[in-house]
This record gives sequence, structure tokens and C-alpha cells, in this order.
Amino acid sequence: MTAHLRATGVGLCVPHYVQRARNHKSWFGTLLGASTARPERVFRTILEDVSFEATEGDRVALIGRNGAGKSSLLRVLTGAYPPTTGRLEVEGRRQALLNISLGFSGEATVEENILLRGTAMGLPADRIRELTRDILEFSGLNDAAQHRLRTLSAGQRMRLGFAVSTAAEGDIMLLDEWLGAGDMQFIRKARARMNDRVKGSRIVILATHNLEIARRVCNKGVVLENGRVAFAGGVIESILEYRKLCR
Ligand SMILES: Nc1ncnc2c1ncn2[C@@H]1O[C@H](COP(=O)(O)OP(=O)(O)OP(=O)(O)O)[C@@H](O)[C@H]1O
Repeated sequence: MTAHLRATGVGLCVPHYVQRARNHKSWFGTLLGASTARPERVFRTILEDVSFEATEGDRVALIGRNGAGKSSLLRVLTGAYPPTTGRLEVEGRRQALLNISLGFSGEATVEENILLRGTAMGLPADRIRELTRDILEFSGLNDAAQHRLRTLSAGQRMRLGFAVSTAAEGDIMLLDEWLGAGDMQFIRKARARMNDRVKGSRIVILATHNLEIARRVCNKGVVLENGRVAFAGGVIESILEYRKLCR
């Protein structure tokens, strides 16, 4: 089986809650307004008519300005947000490294969190048990396996999230930004693992603002602007198009 990913006219519209502007003259009025005023629900189109394709061996850079829709598109590609319009066809096991602390529970232990997160990633329980030792080792948390997650430092939690997310290889790797997780020693280890995972994946989709990384790692590019594809093609051409947008 070869890996394949195709988005055809993908759109994403989400409910969005907005608060009417409040113009209170006193702190009490502000407090009362903040606790009683109901937000209004509106629908917002985040992605519109997004089409592109990635086949075996492709490394695709998603580039665009802040708020262009890169992370939202990655979430659609992982299957976290079903597209509201259009079609997404995926062949191959997806592995996502988006929000590395997603799905963690502060009250559960480190080891239980590995199981929770691994399950959310679609890994069978036996496979998670096989990987647990490596995850604890990689994150430097061997001695904290039975500690509750909320007693860990922010950096330790990040290490754990990174270690779990990258423990298993996928066919299609979806990455949001290049990670700088933890202290210098861990960053080196994390980079080496990311390079390894990128090499071992059949398709990589990488959202990044770092054009040097995009150029070095990717062969294709998709430039997003206001939730639409402004350009799709080779990575060098995509970077040039993106630079034009930023002028
Ligand atoms: N759940 C949501 N509800 C409402 N609006 C959202 C939601 N998620 C994202 N948005 C909006 O969609 C737009 C695209 O956001 P997204 O995070 O995908 O952009 P991005 O290209 O990844 O930005 P950045 O480079 O700043 O990380 C933004 O305007 C954001 O406010």
C-alpha cells in the first residue's frame, strides 16, 4: 500500500462565540457584565476550497501569515476536524505532532497519561505497553512514572508529550512548527528524533514560518492566505509567492 493524501475543495466552518463590546463605567459594572452577558454564536469560515495532493515521498510545507489557516488545515488533515465542505482522502496511518500536551490529564500518573495519549493516537494497548519504557527513557521521566502529571514542571510535560507523540512511526506525519521542547540537551535529542521520523515517513506535511527549514526539508509547498490556497507547487516557488504576499 502506498501513502496518499488528497484534499479536494476542503472547507471548514466553525461556530464561534463573540461577546458584544461592553462599555462600563465602573469596575462593578464590568464585573457584572462579564459574569452575566451571554456571548453570541456566529459561524466563521476558516478554510475555503482548499485543494492539494501529496503522494509517496512528498514533503509539503504549509506556509502563510499568522491566522492564514495552517494549524486548522493540519487539524482537518489529522481527522480532528471533519471538513464541512469538500473531500479528504487519506491512505496510510497518520501521525500528528500538533499540540504536544493535548489529551493529557493532570490527575493521572505519567504512565497512565502515556496510555491515554497513546490510545487517543489510535495505538493498540499492547503497542503502547511496548513503547512505554522508551517513552519514559526518552523524556527522562523513568523515576517519575508513578507521579501525577500535574506535579511535573512545564518542561517535563512538554518532554513527555513530545516523546509520546513521536514514539511510533506513521506513514503520514503532520507537524505544526518545528519544535523547541525543553532544555538544550533535550532540544538536540528532539531534533534528532524529528529528523529520523521525517526520514522514516512516507509523506510529511509541515506547517512552518521557518522558510529555511521549509526549503531544506520539503519539495512541495502550499501557501495559505485567509483560509484559501494562494499558491501550490514546488517549495522554492511557494516561498517566492509567500514573500510576495508579505511585501
Ligand atoms: N476553534 C476556532 N474557532 C474560531 N476561530 C478559530 C478557531 N480555530 C482557529 N480559528 C481562527 O482561524 C484562523 C486561522 O487560525 P490558524 O490557527 O489555523 O492559523 P495559522 O495559520 O496556524 O496561524 P499562526 O501562524 O498564527 O499559527 C484564525 O483567524 C483563528 O482565529
